[in-house]
Amino acid sequence: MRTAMLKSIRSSLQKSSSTAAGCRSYSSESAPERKVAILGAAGGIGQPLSLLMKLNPLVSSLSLYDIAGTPGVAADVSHINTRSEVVGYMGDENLGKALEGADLVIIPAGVPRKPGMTRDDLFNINAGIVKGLCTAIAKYCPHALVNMISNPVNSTVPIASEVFKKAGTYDEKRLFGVTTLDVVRAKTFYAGKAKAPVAGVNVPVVGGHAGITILPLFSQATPQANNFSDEEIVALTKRTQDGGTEVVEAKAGKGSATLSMAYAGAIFADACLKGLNGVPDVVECSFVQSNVTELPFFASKVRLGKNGVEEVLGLGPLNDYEKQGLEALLPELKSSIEKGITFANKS
Ligand SMILES: NC(=O)c1ccc[n+]([C@@H]2O[C@H](COP(=O)([O-])OP(=O)(O)OC[C@H]3O[C@@H](n4cnc5c(N)ncnc54)[C@H](O)[C@@H]3O)[C@@H](O)[C@H]2O)c1
Ligand SMILES: O=C(O)C[C@H](O)C(=O)O
Repeated sequence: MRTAMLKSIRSSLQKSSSTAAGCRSYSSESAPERKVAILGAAGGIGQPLSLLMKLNPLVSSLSLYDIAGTPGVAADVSHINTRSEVVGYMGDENLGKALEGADLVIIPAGVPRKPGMTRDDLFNINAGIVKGLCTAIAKYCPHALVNMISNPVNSTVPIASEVFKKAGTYDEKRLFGVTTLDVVRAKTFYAGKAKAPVAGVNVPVVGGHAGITILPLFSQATPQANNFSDEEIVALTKRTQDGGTEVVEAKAGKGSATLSMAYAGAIFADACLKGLNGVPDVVECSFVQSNVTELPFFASKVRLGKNGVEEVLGLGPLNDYEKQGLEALLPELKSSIEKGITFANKS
């Protein structure tokens, strides 16, 4: 039973790594060597994300870093009989070794919300953590793709960009705010309401990753459910925007989304690895440097390739409700971006 389950998980990951239109598919042996580092690997997201990345056949080396607890997580995950070699690193003095040679760095390090808090309330602690980790990335693996999970994403991505600029290593194609969980939620809630099989549902989510800055574009959802009333679309939008808070409240002080986030983080990391490996037509939503609006960073669909971002795709046609949502989110997103930039440059 255990073997059958493992086989099925591995085969679905293997299938998902060769899904893009008629593209090349790799066996774990022929896929290029790829080192993935997870910073914050012993945390609520870090642990299940480490598990999911250990199951990914595109990873040859998995580097697990945290300020505490990584030896146990690494020992545990390393016993799984999949392709990657796993090494755990603990403490600042080992961060360089954890990062050296990394193709992809995933950052879920930092504190999560408690009920009553906004993501911005995490800024004071997480901004410093992210700044320190990005300084090390600039030094030890300046060409790695960076997947930023730590909140507030609307500010931590600009912080990372400024740190990299100061170090002279910034490449806008390589820095991503992970907003995949918003897409995962929008798909789940939409499919549930439409009574459509969720596997075939797609919903772009644009903007940022906090409250009203999360803007799901249900007018572009596929398959299109024509029978939703305006009220139902408003409710679906609000549930997607408040999805994080729904989990924070249900966990009642014990943190925020970890399992669904690990899933979303693994999906996005897998897409980045496929892009690096030259798989065509890999498109995911992400918060990246952008010209789509007047703001310097914005989440939209992004085509991934061998250098990271290959193309930032436009918003497509928006209906009036979505246009209003876009206008409403810009001031908040602008101020979160500026807060990150100011922080990174003042200290
Ligand atoms: N982008 C998203 O969609 C999304 C979704 C969920 C959570 N998050 C965010 O992810 C972050 C982590 O959430 P969590 O639930 O895993 O929290 P957690 O407290 O369970 O884990 C965080 C881990 O980070 C580690 N850490 C702290 N400082 C570090 C440093 N300097 N270097 C390396 N590791 C360090 C901690 O030791 C801990 O193991 C939070 O900021 C949370 O808000 C983002
Ligand atoms: O809501 C949070 O604080 C965590 C995360 O950003 C989420 O969307 O679940």
